[in-house]
Amino acid sequence: MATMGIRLRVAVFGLLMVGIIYYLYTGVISRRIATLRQRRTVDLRELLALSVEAAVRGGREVKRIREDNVLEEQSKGKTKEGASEKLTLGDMNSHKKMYYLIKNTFPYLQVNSEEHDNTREETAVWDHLIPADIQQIGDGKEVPAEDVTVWIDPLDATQEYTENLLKYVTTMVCVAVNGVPVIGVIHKPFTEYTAWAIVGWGSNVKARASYSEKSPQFIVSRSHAGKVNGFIQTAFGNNTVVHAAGGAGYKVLALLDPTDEKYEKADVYFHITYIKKWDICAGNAILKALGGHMTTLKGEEIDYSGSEANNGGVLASISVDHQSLLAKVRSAEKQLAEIK
Ligand SMILES: Nc1ncnc2c1ncn2[C@@H]1O[C@H](COP(=O)(O)O)[C@@H](OP(=O)(O)O)[C@H]1O
Ligand SMILES: [Mg+2]
Ligand SMILES: [Mg+2]
Ligand SMILES: [Mg+2]
Repeated sequence: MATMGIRLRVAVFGLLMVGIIYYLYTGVISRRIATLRQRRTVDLRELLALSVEAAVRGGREVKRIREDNVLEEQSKGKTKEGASEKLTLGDMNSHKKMYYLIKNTFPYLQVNSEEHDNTREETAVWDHLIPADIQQIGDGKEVPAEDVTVWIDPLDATQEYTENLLKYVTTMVCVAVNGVPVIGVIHKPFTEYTAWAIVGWGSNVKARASYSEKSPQFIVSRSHAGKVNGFIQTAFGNNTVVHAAGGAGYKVLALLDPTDEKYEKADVYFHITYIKKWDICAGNAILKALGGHMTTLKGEEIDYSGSEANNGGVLASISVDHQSLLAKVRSAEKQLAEIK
């Protein structure tokens, strides 16, 4: 009798435990499902403020490393054209500050940086303060986090950085929603100037008062030019003025009216070799916000989701007829193909 009583108590206790475990387990699972179902959103105005902060903090590292002269220059390999792809401590330190500031604030966002490092920078924390000029654009707007891709260039114009041509150096952040560039930030660490824009909402940089539609001046790469000069002469005439400058961010600023220093006053940014999306996304967003255009040389819009590659070249303009520029590029391509 006594053993029966003990067995019964053990059985009842066992059943009770199974019940408790089942209850807890289903609770946890259902909460997990509920969290997954709940679509996370991010506020674009907050993302703009965070992007500016990231670009500024990265820029401080870029400046400090240059001033302390501790570049620790290395090569990441070669571009398709055989130029050395340089990497310095400025690129890496800036990457850590920028990438982890964004990742620590919004861990679930897709952030694609040119550089990579696995040591998480825990101290990179954002205070969520929105600067007054960004507050002025009005209320925020939520978008689903899964639609967002952030592109970071922790140091654009690394080649020029190593040559001490510091006016070309920028840090950049771009936010694309469903592949469309929406927020662009280009920061100049050595003049402490920041240009930002958010498409359909506002910007702190303007277009110039005038552009030369008749005989546009071009700005092109000084270190990854390829055969760009010959191409421009075929397409736009032998007397076309072509400025060579470093940095994709810098070349977009040279189409606009930035207030920090003198620029080349170019009308068109033209690039024919391979380039990556972190180089061009911020400039694309800023131009788009100001009514300009950035396309491939075939006139396609660039999709800022998926892979980092842009193989189609870059044609960027503002207040100049972009379609007529494209028509001249097409005709030059035909002529050059016939010569070959
Ligand atoms: N052919 C190419 N292959 C790879 N990257 C290129 C490239 N042409 C330009 N870029 C990158 O685009 C940016 C602007 O180049 P440029 O000054 O020649 O116009 C630079 O970015 P980083 O300095 O961030 O690497 C450069 O490395
Ligand atoms: Mg690089
Ligand atoms: Mg770059
Ligand atoms: Mg870079």
